[in-house]
Amino acid sequence: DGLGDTGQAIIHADDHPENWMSYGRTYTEQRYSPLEDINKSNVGNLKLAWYFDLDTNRGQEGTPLVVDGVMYATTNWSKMKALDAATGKLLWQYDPRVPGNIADKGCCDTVNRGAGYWNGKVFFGTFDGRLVALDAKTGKKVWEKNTIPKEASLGQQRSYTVDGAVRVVKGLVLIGNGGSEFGARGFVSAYDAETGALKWRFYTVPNNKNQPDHAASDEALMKKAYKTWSPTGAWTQQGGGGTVWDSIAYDPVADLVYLAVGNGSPWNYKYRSDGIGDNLFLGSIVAVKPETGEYVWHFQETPMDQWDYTSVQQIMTLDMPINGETRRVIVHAPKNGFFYILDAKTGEFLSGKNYVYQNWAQGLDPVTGRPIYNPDALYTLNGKEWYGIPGDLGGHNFAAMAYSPKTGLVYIPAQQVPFLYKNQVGGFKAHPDSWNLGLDMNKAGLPDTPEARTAFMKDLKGWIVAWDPKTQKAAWTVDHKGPWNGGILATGGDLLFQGLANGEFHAYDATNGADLYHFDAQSGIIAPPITYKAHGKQYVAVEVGWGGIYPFFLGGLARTSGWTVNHSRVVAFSLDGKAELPPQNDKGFLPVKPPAQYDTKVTDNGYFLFQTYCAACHGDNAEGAGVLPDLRWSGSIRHQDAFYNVVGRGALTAYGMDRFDTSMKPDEIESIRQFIIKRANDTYQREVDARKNDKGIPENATLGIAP
Ligand SMILES: O=C(O)c1cc(C(=O)O)c2c(n1)C(=O)C(=O)c1cc(C(=O)O)[nH]c1-2
Ligand SMILES: [Ca+2]
Repeated sequence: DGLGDTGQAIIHADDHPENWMSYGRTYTEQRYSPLEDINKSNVGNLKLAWYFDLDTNRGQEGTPLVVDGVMYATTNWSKMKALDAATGKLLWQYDPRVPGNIADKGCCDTVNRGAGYWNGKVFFGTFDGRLVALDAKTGKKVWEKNTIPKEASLGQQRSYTVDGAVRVVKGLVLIGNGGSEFGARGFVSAYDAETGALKWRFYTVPNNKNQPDHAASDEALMKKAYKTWSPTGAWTQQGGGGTVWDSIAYDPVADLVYLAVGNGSPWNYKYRSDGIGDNLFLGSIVAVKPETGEYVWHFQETPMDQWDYTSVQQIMTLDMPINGETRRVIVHAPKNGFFYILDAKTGEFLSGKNYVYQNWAQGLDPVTGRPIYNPDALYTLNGKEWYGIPGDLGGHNFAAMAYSPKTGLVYIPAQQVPFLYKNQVGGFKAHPDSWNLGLDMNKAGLPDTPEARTAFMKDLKGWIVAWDPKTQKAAWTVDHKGPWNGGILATGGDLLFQGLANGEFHAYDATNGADLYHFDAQSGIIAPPITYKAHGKQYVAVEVGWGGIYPFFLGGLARTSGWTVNHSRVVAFSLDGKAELPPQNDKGFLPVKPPAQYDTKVTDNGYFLFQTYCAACHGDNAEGAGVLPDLRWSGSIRHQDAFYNVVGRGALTAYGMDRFDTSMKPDEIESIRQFIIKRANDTYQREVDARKNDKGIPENATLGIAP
């Protein structure tokens, strides 16, 4: 059937449960392992077996693979580490040398979600758009391809980055990309695993002139998709979006590949498409044939997207009884907050129900599954502000969900992070080198008043929902301190494992959510755990490392689960582990008294420019969240020249800080410095007071929240 030895091994993973050979373990992406040596009765004795410190203290989102006792972990900055899965000893490593100045060409930290394995080779994408194939034994490069063709980037106009995990199906390596916040036209490419030859490419949104791209998508785009877009909207310049930056899945039963398609570019539907049409294939699952990329069916979850409601979240397949017969279904929990059940072969909508609180739709049409919009939510059409729940980070983001066939429950790392949507004033205007959403960036952040902060913090939530797809209801939930927790692993030992934003790694009872174990991993965890065996012993492992878009963009507000200082590493647990983490400095970036003077005439413009160019990485309103340096306490804000050398001339490009002299004039960059000095003065005493406790670590309660 063309699946090859590795494909068969991935499908029949239960025959060799010591391995974890594909992103979601099997093609079903259920993240369920039958291993049960570690189980409900003994998990309380779990111990750290080993740890491996990473050389990138930024967000770690990778799912490591384990094949024949070797762990292949990708890390931030697209690096690959091959470790002895029993000891954590480094066997080899590969650094593709991604240039530092492109960190700001992607929206959400220079993360990487994982590798693919096929026939003795490992494959992974790099943030600058390459696909690399390495010999799994030696780490030597076999081939490398640039996955972003010239015509897709239109010179500098569009921005593509790759951080998703690759999947390998029938000897083809599948890879997508990100960039819809900047201007991108999404596509997925399939490369021959042996030779690196491009086999097919599928664009997810139309060609702006409705011309053929000589790609697998031509017919579907020209016949079905183009007519769902206005021919004159801003998408014709900004690409339209639809990036497939996270999930691509294959179902061997339906023999289809599913592409999980993202949000529109620009976000603003009125500007993007003149407020006309559903804009296919945004916010959709598109099914294609694995060998050719030929279109088979699509299901659109969010027509007229204007909320960054990507449907890129993990696509899972399973067998489920429906009206007395067993059906092969896709279950999906995209950002928009609804849990969808679709027929895996035909895409038929079977049912949908919201798995989190949401305020943008009155529900789904029971026959078509189309959302019934709350008219107030259509802010680009009605011109009003909209406080959306879910917001742009979704009811569920990249943190993978899991399914246990023993309990029949889907475990979703759910969250609530509202977002205030408002149209860009005066029509769509693109800023080079920044997010281009068609939104008012003065409103994309939060005013620093106790009332606003308190109200918003109350709305920030994170939890596990154990979702019963048979009843489309939550069976139970486990509340966390805040959003942005890690993905979930389910095991035959009736356990769930999850790392949390507060740096704790937990084991829960898969039947009722009882908390059975936790370990202090010292830094926030956003990655999903895996389990495997080495020399006959079961291990559970996870990448530790705080980052991704939540702390980058929300800054100080992202301290919802408490203070975390990033120390990135891979940690592995066993029942007889004997390792111990070294003590770490938990204090992080300490407040330093800022210069007393600043020019109040330019700080408003400085705020606008900061929110436009800087906030996405350095935090809303110039407050850091423990990943990148907190600019308020930075030495470089003390002198105009020093600041310009970094921001204008690129003194720190090697560390991921691009130069901005092509997008801003020197006096604009100086107004940003004045604004940061103002913010440092406004918040200095508050931050000092927050540390007046035994540990000297900031407490939530004193971070500008009303008493
Ligand atoms: O539209 C896109 O192209 C795109 C790309 C990415 C990405 O590549 O990581 C994210 C998003 N969107 C996004 O909307 C989002 O919430 C998000 C979170 C993260 C992350 O890794 O923390 N990436 C992305
Ligand atoms: Ca997006």
